[in-house]
Amino acid sequence: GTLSLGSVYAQEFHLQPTPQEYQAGQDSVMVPVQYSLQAETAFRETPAFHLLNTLFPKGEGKDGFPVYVGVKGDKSVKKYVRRVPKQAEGYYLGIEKDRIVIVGADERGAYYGVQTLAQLMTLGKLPLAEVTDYPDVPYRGVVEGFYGTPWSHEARLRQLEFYGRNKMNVYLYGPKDDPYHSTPNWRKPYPAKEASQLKELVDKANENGVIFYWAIHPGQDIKWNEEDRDLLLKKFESMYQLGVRAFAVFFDDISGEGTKAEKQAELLNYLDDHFVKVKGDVEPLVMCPTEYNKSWSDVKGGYLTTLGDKLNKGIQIMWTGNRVIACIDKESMDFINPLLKRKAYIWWNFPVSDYVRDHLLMGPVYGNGLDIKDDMSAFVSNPMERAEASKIALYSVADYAWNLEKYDSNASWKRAIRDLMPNHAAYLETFAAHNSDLGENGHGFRRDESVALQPALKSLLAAYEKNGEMDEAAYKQVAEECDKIIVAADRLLASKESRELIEEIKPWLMQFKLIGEYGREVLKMVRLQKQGGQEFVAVHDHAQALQTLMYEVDATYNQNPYQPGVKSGSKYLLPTFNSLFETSTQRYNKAAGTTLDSRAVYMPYTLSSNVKQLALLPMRQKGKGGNVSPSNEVIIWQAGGEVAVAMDYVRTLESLLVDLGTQGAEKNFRLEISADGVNWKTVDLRPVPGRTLLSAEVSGMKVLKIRFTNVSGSEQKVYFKQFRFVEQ
Ligand SMILES: CCCCCN1[C@H](CC(=O)NC)[C@H](O)[C@H](O)[C@H]1CO
Repeated sequence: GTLSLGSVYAQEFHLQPTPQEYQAGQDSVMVPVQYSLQAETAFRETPAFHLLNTLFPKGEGKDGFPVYVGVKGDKSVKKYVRRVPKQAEGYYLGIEKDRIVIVGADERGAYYGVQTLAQLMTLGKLPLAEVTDYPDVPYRGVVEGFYGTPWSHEARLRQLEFYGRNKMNVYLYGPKDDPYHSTPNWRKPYPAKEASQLKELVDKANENGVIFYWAIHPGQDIKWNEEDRDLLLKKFESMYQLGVRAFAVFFDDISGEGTKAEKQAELLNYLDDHFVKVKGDVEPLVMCPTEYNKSWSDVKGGYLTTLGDKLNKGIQIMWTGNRVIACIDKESMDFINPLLKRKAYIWWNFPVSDYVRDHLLMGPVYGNGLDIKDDMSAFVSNPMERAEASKIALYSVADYAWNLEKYDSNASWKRAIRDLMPNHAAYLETFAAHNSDLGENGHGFRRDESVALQPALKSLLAAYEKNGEMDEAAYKQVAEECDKIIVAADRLLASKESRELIEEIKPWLMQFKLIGEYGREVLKMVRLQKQGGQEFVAVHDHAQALQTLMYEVDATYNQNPYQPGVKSGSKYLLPTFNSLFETSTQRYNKAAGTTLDSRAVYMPYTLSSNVKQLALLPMRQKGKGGNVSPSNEVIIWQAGGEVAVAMDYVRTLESLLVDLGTQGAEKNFRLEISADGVNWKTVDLRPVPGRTLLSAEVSGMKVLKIRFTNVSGSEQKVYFKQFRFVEQ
């Protein structure tokens, strides 16, 4: 019989990604326990069949509920062929009283139809429904292309299942720090263990309808000769033997010979003609150009137009947008597509966080144009090195790339969280809401954070700072949020669900709980300061103890040479609590004549620079010293350009290290120290043998300001790998 679906399903239920067309009546049928397959025999070899076969408790049987499934042209589904969309990977799914029908425009379309059926079956009843669906963007998925610890084998296997469920059809393997993907070992075949793991990934990808691209990153040391060309071909052949049927060549983040467009095009065309076309069962090549974003491109220099003109038409060319880290809009596409003479293959550098490693990017995916579905051949996301945590963003990337016009970033974000931790969704949402911004960074890319609480935080702070007023409504909302934060952190840390995710984000959960507790104490301080009670002191001291614990988490976990530590709630939540802490303590001291320490978070060093790419780099304090957060891009350092660090008051130095990633930098740059900001003393820079590191003899020197200048008289192209000093 037919049962009507309760309204609760109608509201909550949402297919992922959002389908092009979905009509469901109020009627439904019970979920069949067994199905009978009406399909061509060949269908049984496909991923769609293997997935279908897992959906019914009693599997397949001749008396089971009829399921007609196949692709356009199959006899078994001939009757429905007119319903099937013409777009690649499209499908028609019909649920009728006495049958289920799934017809794919192609094999992957049929697979996606089964994925959608799988989602409907979670309703507990099958709505009498029709889904006519297809993807807006042909290639959708993930490029594992970040710096840092590559994903583990297990994490990758889980990712591939996730991509299948979310109708992502591409995974590009290109972890920057895999030595067999990049210099020095790109010429060598993988050792046995890695090879067998890659084979397993390829098989897993095929099961989930995902094209597994293996990417190579040869540009830093490739020689433009037959030997290297043949070595590259041999490497591709060895990957082909492992089952790889899709290949990419990345020329990003390199310098020197390998950056030549003509040579890159020649190599790619050779691979296309002598490998891809010869094999016949390999996907079109994908390449990442050296000029992969507009801010780095020199159109007149002809790099991009050379690729556009010379690269065989079928070869895809990647693009990150107007900058290394940028949202993609119509204007960006209108710039690049004419130059490439094809639709750019978008490599979106989000939620990658390898340049803000102390932050988690758990917020909504927003800012990309909803009007560019016909302008790009692909939309793939470069994720965080934390695989499970990346799934919030990846879920929405899948949603966006499948159906741009219907994409709703906030609704998608909430569904992503529910999908990731169904039994802890509210807690994960509280956490994710306050862990989304990147903090200051060299790319200047920011995200919103604490969106729902921002108005209360702002008005609470404004009222109190301006004239000691108490905005009671805001106070109450912030106090309640602190309680929610503490509970959320505890529930997530103790969660049995999604243990791999919890292990990835544990330090941030610990930090998050401390922030909730700190906020709770600071709110008490504000209340007590206004009442003038003596208890203020005890609460102040507890808040300071929490500051110390927060510093310890930040100084203990996730220590890496780039952005060490654990930042949480860094855009509004913690800064607001710190301002309230400082102001309430200062006011209390004034009224009570006490000298309680009113410093919340301490940053004694200030960076300044007239070198464009350095000016935004954040200063970091680590223990008894500081460093300028390194940048991994090539710095164009103009003659006379300088970078300076000012202290809050005169301090004594122990050591100072500079690393510009090039030999002989000490000849072109000068280091000076000043104890008063007026008189300067040049300090010797000594190269550390065999490295590009320079050490300065500063032990015991009084310093108010440090200055580092390009005195070579000409522009220098260097890296800014380290600028670190330690105090005595
Ligand atoms: C050297 C200047 C920073 C480059 C940063 N890009 C890299 C290259 C890239 O974007 N290729 C398209 C890595 O992929 C990394 O993950 C991502 C963001 O940090």
